[in-house]
Amino acid sequence: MADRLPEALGPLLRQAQARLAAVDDPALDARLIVEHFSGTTRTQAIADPNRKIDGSAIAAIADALRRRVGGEPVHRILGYREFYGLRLSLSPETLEPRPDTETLVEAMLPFVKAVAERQGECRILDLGTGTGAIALALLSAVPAAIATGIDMSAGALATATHNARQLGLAGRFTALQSDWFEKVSGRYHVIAANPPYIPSEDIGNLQDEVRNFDPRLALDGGADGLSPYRIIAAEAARFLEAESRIAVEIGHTQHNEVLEIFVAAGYLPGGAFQDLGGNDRVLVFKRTKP
Ligand SMILES: C[S@@+](CC[C@H](N)C(=O)[O-])C[C@H]1O[C@@H](n2cnc3c(N)ncnc32)[C@H](O)[C@@H]1O
Repeated sequence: MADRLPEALGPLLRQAQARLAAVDDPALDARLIVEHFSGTTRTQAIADPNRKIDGSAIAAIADALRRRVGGEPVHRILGYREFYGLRLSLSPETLEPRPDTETLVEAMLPFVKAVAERQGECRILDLGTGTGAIALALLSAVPAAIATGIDMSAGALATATHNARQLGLAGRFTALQSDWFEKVSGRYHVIAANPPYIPSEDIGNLQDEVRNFDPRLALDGGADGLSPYRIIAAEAARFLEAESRIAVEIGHTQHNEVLEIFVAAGYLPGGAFQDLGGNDRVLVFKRTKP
C-alpha cells in the first residue's frame, strides 16, 4: 500500500480524502469511514485535530479506503445506512435503502396515523422488506402501528429482524418468508412495497455500485420491470381492510404503466408523489368498495 496514514485525526481525514479523490464525494466518504472506524465525531475532528488514533483503527481505515477505491459503496463498507433517521444494518442479501424510498414513508404516514388514532392500531404489510426500512420507519413514527415484513430472502429477513431488535421495534414487527402473498394471511390497512422494478435486460447497464453490490433479487422486475406490480395488483384485494391503501415505489418512467395496472385491477388512484429530485416515485391506490 502507499504511504502510511497519519495518526492525528485532522491529517488522517485529509489523507483519507486524498486517497478517495476518484470517488464521487471524497470528503463525505472519508469522513464517514474515519469517524466509523476511529469512533470519533465531526466535532472532535474540528476541536481536537491532533487527537491520536490507535493503530488498529488506522489499519481498519486503510482497509476501508482500499475497498472504497475498489468500487464498494461506502455504506456497504460501514455495514449500515441511515434511513428516515434510523440506523439500519445491511447484509449482502439486502438492498441498501435509498433516500428516495423515504418518499413512500412520508406519503403513507398521515394515513397510518389517522387509522391508528381512529381504530387503536394500524396493520401494515411491507412486501419485499429488505432491511425492514419501510416497515420500521412507519413503526418508529406511529407507536400504535404493527407490521409484517415479507421477503423471499431468508438473509434479508434475518437482517430486518436484527434491525427491528436494535431499534426496540421487535415487539411490533413480524418477519415472514414468502413469495409475495403466498404465505400471507390476515387483513391490513396498508400494503406497502418497493418491489424490484428494473427490466431484466437493463440490469447490466446499472452503475457498478448498484449492479455489483445490491442483490439481483432486489433489482430484477422481470422482462419489462413491471411483473411485481402485476402480482401485487392481482392479489392484494383479499388482504386489505375496508379502509386501506396500497403504496408502491416506482421507477421514474413507470408512472403510467403502473397506474394502468392498478386501475385495470379495480383500484382508484389515491395520490402520486415525487422524490426530492422531482422524479415520479410513489403511487398510492384505494379499494373501490369495502
Ligand atoms: C427493491 S428491494 C426493497 C427493499 C426495501 N423494502 C427497501 O425499500 O429498501 C425489493 C425486495 O423485494 C424482495 N423480493 C424480490 N422478489 C420477491 C418475491 N417474489 N417475494 C417476496 N420478496 C421479494 C427482495 O429480496 C428485496 O428485499
